[in-house]
Amino acid sequence: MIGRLCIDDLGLSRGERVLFHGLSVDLDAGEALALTGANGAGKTSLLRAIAGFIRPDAGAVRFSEGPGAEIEPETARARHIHLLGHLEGLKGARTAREELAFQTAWCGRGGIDSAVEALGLAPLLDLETRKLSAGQRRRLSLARLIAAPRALWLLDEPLAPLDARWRAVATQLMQDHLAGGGMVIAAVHDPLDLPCHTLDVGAAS
Ligand SMILES: Nc1ncnc2c1ncn2[C@@H]1O[C@H](COP(=O)(O)OP(=O)(O)OP(=O)(O)O)[C@@H](O)[C@H]1O
Repeated sequence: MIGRLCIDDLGLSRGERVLFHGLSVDLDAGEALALTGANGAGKTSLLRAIAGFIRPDAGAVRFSEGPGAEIEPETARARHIHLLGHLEGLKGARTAREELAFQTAWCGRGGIDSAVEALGLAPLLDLETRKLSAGQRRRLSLARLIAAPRALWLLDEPLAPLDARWRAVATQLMQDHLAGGGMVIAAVHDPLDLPCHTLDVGAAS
């Protein structure tokens, strides 16, 4: 399990544009980090770089279980990270039930029932995901975090399409995850209602 994440002197470009350079931050088990910055600052790109989908120009992202116990980045990314992007990657023709079963099988064994209950998905399970509203889709995506536990949650605007009730539920799920020694990094435009560090991605440009 990842117990510490170190982002060390990271530089990232997209196309011709340098998004940021010299970005360093550490995160320990039980801690959350909110990524802030204007549209286009590079928050999504940073999440994708941590997840290993974008190669940085400079610097490194390192994962460890604790002091002196580094985890290979490939192992960390394959087994210990969830990336929840705002496009969500749901197959429109699958039902919510099929999608949840597919995603949890792909991530390893998990507890689908508790996820269905936590995100109020029971009435939606037999609907194709293309028929779900934006908020319902987001709840289905968040369910994967509960159904297949992983230490580091990388969340891109996780609360954006949710109403007040489900924002509170999702915030509580993040707090529970942190209390259990997990870590959360979330790109946000509105402050998270939980104790967290903040990194202004635009300030490193
Ligand atoms: N595949 C790509 N090729 C070239 N440029 C890209 C690519 N993906 C993103 N960009 C550019 O990188 C910059 C940062 O985008 P990113 O999505 O990381 O920003 P963001 O901070 O998450 O923005 P927002 O708040 O609007 O979601 C933008 O200018 C965007 O156009």
